[in-house]
Amino acid sequence: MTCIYLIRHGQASFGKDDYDCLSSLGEQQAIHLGADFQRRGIIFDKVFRGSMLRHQQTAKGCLHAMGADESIVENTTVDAHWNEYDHQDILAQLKPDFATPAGVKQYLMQHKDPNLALHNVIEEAFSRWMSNDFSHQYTESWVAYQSRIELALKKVINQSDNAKHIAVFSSGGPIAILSQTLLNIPASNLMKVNWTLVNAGVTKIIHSKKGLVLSSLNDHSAFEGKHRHLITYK
Ligand SMILES: O=C(O)[C@@H](CO)OP(=O)(O)O
Repeated sequence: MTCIYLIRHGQASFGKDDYDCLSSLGEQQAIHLGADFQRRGIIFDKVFRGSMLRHQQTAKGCLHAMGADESIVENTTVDAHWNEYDHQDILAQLKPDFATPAGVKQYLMQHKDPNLALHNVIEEAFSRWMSNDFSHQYTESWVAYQSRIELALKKVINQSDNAKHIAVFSSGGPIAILSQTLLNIPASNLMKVNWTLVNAGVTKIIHSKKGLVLSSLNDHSAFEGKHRHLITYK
């Protein structure tokens, strides 16, 4: 039996020109999660991560804080199959002005409630992407993205080498899509899963002879109580 811990990256740089870099709160989340793993006696015998900077930074902070074995850290498998979709492209296909974070910001500022406006824009942009009606317009279609994430998990399983505890540092989309598939939730509800995922939250999949089971989703107990200030979604 293998436990695969899917770990969402710490808070990145939402609203900045380059989203793909942890904020200082994101760095704290990664360290706090690692310390919590250590407190609970969790030891990873294999590590995978996406190739995005936010995945790398989260893995580094977390593994260091949990005192992970150097050889495990050095042998981390970097696999771009675990990367997030290109949210900027998905937004830009809805409205060309959304091709840059500044364009999105300008649009949101025209609304009384920018958070609600952002929620609505994301819902609309993602349902367009997931409808597959315009798949040729995107740098990666919804169908291609789904297959990539399924393949990412298959590769982890194939390369597990009898590991008991595997960490995978990735993003909200891959975690949501695998949870949605394993729970048989209709794809149309993917965003409902995605919206709830906290930064540095942990989702656990168990792989055994019986197949794959989702054991826990979006565990963020490390951030509850007096650490509540570390909970973020974006
Ligand atoms: O890029 C995004 O829009 C988010 C949403 O899930 O992904 P990430 O988890 O990488 O922040």
